[in-house]
Amino acid sequence: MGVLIIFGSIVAIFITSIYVYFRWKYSFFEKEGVPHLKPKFPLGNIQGMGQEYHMIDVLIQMYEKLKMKGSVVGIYNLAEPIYLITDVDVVKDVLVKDFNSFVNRGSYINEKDEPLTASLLNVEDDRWRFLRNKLSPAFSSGKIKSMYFTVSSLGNNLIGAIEREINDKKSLEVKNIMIRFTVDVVSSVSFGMESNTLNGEHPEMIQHFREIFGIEGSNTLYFLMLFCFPDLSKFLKLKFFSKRVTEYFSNVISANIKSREDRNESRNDLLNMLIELKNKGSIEGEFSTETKKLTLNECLAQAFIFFFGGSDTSSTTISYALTELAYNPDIQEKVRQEILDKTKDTNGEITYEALQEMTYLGQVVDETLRMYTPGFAIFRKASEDYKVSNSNIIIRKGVKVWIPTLAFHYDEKFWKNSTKFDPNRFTQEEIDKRPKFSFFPFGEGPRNCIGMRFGLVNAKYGVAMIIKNFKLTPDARMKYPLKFNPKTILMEPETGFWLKFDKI
Ligand code: HEM
Repeated sequence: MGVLIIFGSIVAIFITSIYVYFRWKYSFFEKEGVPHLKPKFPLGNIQGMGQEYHMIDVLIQMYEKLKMKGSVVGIYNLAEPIYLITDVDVVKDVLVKDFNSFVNRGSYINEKDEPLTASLLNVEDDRWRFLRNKLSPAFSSGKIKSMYFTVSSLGNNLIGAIEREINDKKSLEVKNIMIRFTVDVVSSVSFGMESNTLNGEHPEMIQHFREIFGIEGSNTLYFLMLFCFPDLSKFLKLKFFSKRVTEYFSNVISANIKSREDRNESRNDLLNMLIELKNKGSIEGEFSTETKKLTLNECLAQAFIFFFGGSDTSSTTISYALTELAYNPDIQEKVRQEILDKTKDTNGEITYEALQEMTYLGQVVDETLRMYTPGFAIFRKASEDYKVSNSNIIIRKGVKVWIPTLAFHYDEKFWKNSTKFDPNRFTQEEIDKRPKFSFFPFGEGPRNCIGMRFGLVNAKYGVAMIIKNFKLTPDARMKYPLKFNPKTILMEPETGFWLKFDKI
């Protein structure tokens, strides 16, 4: 009996402490005088996220409810207060003008137990500056042009895989193919592995891809937990990636580094540049005079983040672009005509130069990135108290800031009829009418997406190759407008991407 009372009292004290802790946390914005949404224990303002609603839908709802109340407002992610930006001028201040107060994302990083987490995406302050300086030349226009050879060499595999895999009704789930296309591209340039998944080889690569991105099940809350309580997660030894994924990628990348070093082999790709940084401490075209070398673990983490950051984003963009083109036959035909026109003098080959000249295709990809932004929010953490301009609000040191990119991309203030797919929004004349920071699918400022140009090349090539070879229409399984599947952190429609392919 006595033991039961003691146990009951401990449980009661534990629950009361958690409740008091949340109450205290939930008073943050009230005390700071920041307009905010009233939180509910224990999820704060993210009820339904990952179950009923996708994180994107929740962010858009919050933005729409709060944007009239201030340029910086407050929300609670579980117990954590988060500043939400609702104004384009503050977006610019945080990402560009006052970048030095917001260098870090405050992400989960556990270099000791999970070396792959110590990537450019997660590292902080001087470590980030060092790595960003070292890696930026790897994404110069010249380097991307040489990597284009890998992208275009996979074009025939892409078309071949579609022809083989369409069913008797000529339909196909297109993301399944596009994942394999971008995995083949990115694994080749990032770790020198010819994974050839389009031809059915290395199925384990796709399995790992699906596991990393949690396509197999609900993972939003788990990621939010790591994101919200990085120190507690580290203490509890929670892992961002499973042991299987970590071992697989670490082994593949280190084996390829060793094999190139042993054979003194040099190639025009990202892995080659990482090897140079590991052995010489610098690469051609680098501005920095710092010659500190990268360790093997640092190389593994960067090669992995190029795969992690480059594969799903590009395949998602291509899949949504093709889906919108299937629903918009006139736009599809206009893109096809442009592709035929620009490849007239190259025997139908989509060269790097021809791709650069396809301006309407570029508009289609931009409009896709507006409506279906794979990086649908940008994350930063204040490194000092920061006074928001034209407001009394101080963003407090150590507190996170979320910029809900997709909410800006649907704001009727900048985009009339924002749910309509319309590439004409991206003619130079229309672009000039809008504030610059109303569209930022790759983030902005010194910490924007390092792979932006490479991602755009992949996406444009994938779309061009398919539209040149097939006429697309939506399959009966699709429902428009597309609704995001709440069970994954990725941006996937609930229906998948089922399209019909007619060979031209
Ligand atoms: C359509 C394709 C892509 C999209 C939409 C995209 C989007 C983004 C976004 C929104 C960010 C955060 C930017 C910020 O916080 O301001 C980011 C960061 C990053 N992306 Fe991409 N990305 C794409 C392709 C790629 C590719 C192809 C690579 C590499 C091969 C890549 C590697 C990275 C890395 C390493 C970062 C972290 C940069 C840093 O913290 O310095 N991304 N990306």
